[in-house]
Amino acid sequence: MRIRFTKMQGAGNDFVVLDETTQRLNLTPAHYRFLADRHFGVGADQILTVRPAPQPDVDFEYVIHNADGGEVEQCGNGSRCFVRFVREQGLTDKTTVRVKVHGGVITLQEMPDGQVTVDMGAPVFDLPQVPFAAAYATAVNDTTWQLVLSNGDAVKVGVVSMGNPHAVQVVADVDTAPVLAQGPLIENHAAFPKRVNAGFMQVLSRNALRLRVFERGAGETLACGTGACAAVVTGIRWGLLDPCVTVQTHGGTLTIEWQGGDTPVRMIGPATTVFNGEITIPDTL
Ligand SMILES: N[C@H](CCC[C@H](N)C(=O)O)C(=O)O
Repeated sequence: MRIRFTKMQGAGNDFVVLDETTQRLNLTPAHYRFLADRHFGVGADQILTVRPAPQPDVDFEYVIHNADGGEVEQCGNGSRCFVRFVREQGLTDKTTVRVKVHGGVITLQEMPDGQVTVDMGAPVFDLPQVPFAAAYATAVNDTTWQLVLSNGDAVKVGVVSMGNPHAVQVVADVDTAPVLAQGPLIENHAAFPKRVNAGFMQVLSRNALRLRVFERGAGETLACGTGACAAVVTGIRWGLLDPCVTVQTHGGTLTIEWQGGDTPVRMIGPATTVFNGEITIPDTL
């Protein structure tokens, strides 16, 4: 099967974007894994698919698959690339688009300076909706849980869904934090029946933090948009951060704003088209 794609990145989190607005490609998890493969395919953290609006109050549907081939509920950096893609491809001339994702509806706006603002919706702390199985953890207080990892480490995390699940901890220095050791152990911890994205944040001030994320289904990425939202929300709940925070990641800087409660989290950041291409997906995957 020969397919066309666009390679994009948002703060270094990289994507293969597919246009299914006129026809479905009917790809399988193996196909998504091939496209994400950095040696045999194109290479990406996630595969983003654009589909026609499934309901009258949105402009498009946005489908996300991780590099491991699994479909997921939300992708923050990908959403900024989504609006850049649909405008560059002439699929809309709107600068603000509403998009149906598995995790809900999000609103994306391309700004005159090229940055993209995303209304990510409100964070969800209701544990069954994350989902989080509290029986496999110990409550430290009403916003903090202790997880014991299979290597014996005990970590204190905030648990939140941005449409997708996140476990966030504070570390003294992200450069020396055990991201690659603890990341997969947290990702696959029994407390998270759908696995989880593991965030490691270093608080620099009440308005700035550094962040590394070991992503569910992708491993450590250069940036994670929903992870940045989860880290800021967690830091605000823990009394460490003010409502507007600059999040520094290895791949770039995001601005996250949250006024608390059921208010939406607002993310501002870059989106870049790297190249357009074609690739043949082997029939024998
Ligand atoms: N790995 C995530 C999906 C991609 C999220 C990330 N790339 C972002 O920018 O939010 C998950 O399994 O929930």
